[in-house]
Amino acid sequence: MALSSILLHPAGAALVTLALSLFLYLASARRPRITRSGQALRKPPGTVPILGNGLIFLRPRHKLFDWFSRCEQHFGLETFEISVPTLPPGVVINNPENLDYVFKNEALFQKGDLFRQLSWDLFGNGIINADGALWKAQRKAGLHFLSAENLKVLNDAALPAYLGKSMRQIARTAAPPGSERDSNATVLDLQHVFHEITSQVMGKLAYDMEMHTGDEFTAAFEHASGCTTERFQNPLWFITEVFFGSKFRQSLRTIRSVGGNIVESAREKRAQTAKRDTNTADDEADKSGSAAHSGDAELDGISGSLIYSLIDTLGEDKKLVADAALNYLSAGRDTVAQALTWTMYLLMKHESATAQILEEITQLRASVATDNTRPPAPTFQHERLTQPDDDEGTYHSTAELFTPAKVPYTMAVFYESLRLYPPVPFEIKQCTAAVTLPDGTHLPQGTVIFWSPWSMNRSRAIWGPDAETFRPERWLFQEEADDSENKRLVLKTRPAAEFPVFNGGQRLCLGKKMAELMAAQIIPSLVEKFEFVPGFDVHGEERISGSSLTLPMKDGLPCVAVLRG
Ligand code: HEM
Repeated sequence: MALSSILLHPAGAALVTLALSLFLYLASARRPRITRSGQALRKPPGTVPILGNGLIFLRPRHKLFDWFSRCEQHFGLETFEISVPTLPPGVVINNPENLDYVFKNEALFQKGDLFRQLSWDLFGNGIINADGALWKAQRKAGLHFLSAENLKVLNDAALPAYLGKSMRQIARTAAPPGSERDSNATVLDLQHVFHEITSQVMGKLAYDMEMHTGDEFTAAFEHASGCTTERFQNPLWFITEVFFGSKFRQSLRTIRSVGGNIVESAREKRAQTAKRDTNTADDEADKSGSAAHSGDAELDGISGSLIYSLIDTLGEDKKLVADAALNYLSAGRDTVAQALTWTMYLLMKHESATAQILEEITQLRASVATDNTRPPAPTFQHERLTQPDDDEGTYHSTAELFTPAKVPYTMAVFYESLRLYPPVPFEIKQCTAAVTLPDGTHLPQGTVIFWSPWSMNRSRAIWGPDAETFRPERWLFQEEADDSENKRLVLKTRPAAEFPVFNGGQRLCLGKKMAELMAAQIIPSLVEKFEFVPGFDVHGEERISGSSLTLPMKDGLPCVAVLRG
């Protein structure tokens, strides 16, 4: 009988899994053990002999997160051991002291062979997968791409342009005030809207190319990301993919081909620019085409800066440059779109928070209007929103107005959403040498360390008894202003090891600032202009995440946009 027919039969598949697990179990019996005070670590309730926690890992992803949370409730901050057939021995850490130690000892805790092996087909040698010199080089190129000057152009030109475009599209189908229950009202998917904005921003700034959420490449990338995640959950992935992985393989081919094209096209544009520059040495800013107005010129001036920087740093290896470039899509485009989606979801569930954002905007606009030293910021106009794409000026005012420091309440909402729905919900590192954690847990070389921002962010031991409640105020405090008459709201920061949403240590997320700028501009702009009426039962079951390395909302975020009166 062919192996495929054995695996397709449930009893056959179970038998093969059992045989493989038994083999691995016996092979692992002689390995050095994970201990604390000379004793084996506790294991989660429901751990079974040989298969360990393997069956739990086969559950849908959102159920796996819940399981991590339940384990955290059971063990508190105690480090515990988990085992999954085919994976090296592993521990789960929830204690911020341990995580701080991991963040501060990059050389001891690396991505490692396990992570690299499972995500190799998607990430190759890109920054998410790389350790050592290759990682350092890509980080340097990324720092250049995310420089203060580039972020200013992102804030002042790119975001107003792409957000403006999306807002006009929403406005065209938005219902007039009071008509949201009309059965003809157009239902839109806000996740799609955010993904479109971040695709365009990243496409232009990072790669100097048009990128849209509905294109073939994006669909391929999403599929491949889902399949890569499943590898982390399914110990038999290398067998099942032989039979069921044809779409995955096709997606990877599409991704590689687009990656190659990005590099090729960047090289060609550079060559053309160099030629043009020698002919007309006077126009340094006009690198990739004509610019109609100053915002466009600024944008054109930095577009493609990631890919150019990667080519400069990594040299001629086209595959390596393409891998490095595409890692930024998962890191930068998807995370931000998802974070904004969960934020709007929580705002739909908590109307009082939406009202407070509106109040913050009103006060901000009033303070600008009474400040005689500066011209009043123009307000949005409905007529402009519903006109065709003439984005000149309409949104530029918000770029200056809606910055993280000026909208602390909005940022608190964003941070509270990141806490409850971290876009990277699950992390893995592997020990390069035997090591003892601050809580005394001894880990042999090769041990896998798991931590789940999802469960740590919901830990009562870290966040108090209301850890599972949406409460943006936990992020705010009143700071005395210079004249001591006024107090202003300021956002609290938390140590990375307590709030590991952006990772920490030397591998702290490079795009944190970019994400914050985007949130500070996008959330108030949308909330000020539209009311979003949920196209789902807000009091019903919680929305869940789809299968991915990050945290997309399954089936998107359906809603009806209503113009505010
Ligand atoms: C809300 C949005 C974001 C969140 C929650 C987030 C979170 C994270 C996390 C958890 C990591 C560590 C992942 C790992 O262990 O491999 C990471 C790494 C990284 N992020 Fe972000 N990120 C966000 C936005 C961005 C943006 C906008 C960019 C850039 C365009 C970006 C670029 C990167 C890069 C390059 C790394 C790898 C850093 C390194 O390994 O040295 N991220 N991010």
